[in-house]
Amino acid sequence: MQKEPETHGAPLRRFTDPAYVPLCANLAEVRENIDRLDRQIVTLLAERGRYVKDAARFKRDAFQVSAPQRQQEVIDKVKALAEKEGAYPEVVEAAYRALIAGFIAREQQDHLGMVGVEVQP
Ligand SMILES: O=C(O)C(=O)C[C@]1(C(=O)O)C=C[C@@H](O)C=C1
Repeated sequence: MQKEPETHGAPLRRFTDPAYVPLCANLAEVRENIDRLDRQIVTLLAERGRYVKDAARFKRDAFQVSAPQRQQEVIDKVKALAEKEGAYPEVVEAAYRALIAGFIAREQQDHLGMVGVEVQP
């Protein structure tokens, strides 16, 4: 029968790279750190979402909400950051493609519910 891993047991495998420095004594400690980071990530995503919402005020139509050139700039920027920070670039790229798709869908909804501002003569 398949079983979820023990959370408080000793390691069952080791990396062959002699330079690898372990971070945690057990899986529970690993998960506490992942949970701590997830709380920070979701807080930051909430803040990011508030700025994306504000962006809708400056856009004329659905194409401008989508802003494909800016999307590409964001992807290129986070891939470069991932390399610099030692993150997995393919994970960061996939995460951002999913995030931006979700943010655009929300921004399109917000944009539909807005009214145009009178332009001063
Ligand atoms: O920069 C913008 O214009 C935004 O609305 C933000 C954002 C993003 O999530 O980064 C969202 C939608 C656009 O496709 C481009 C970028």
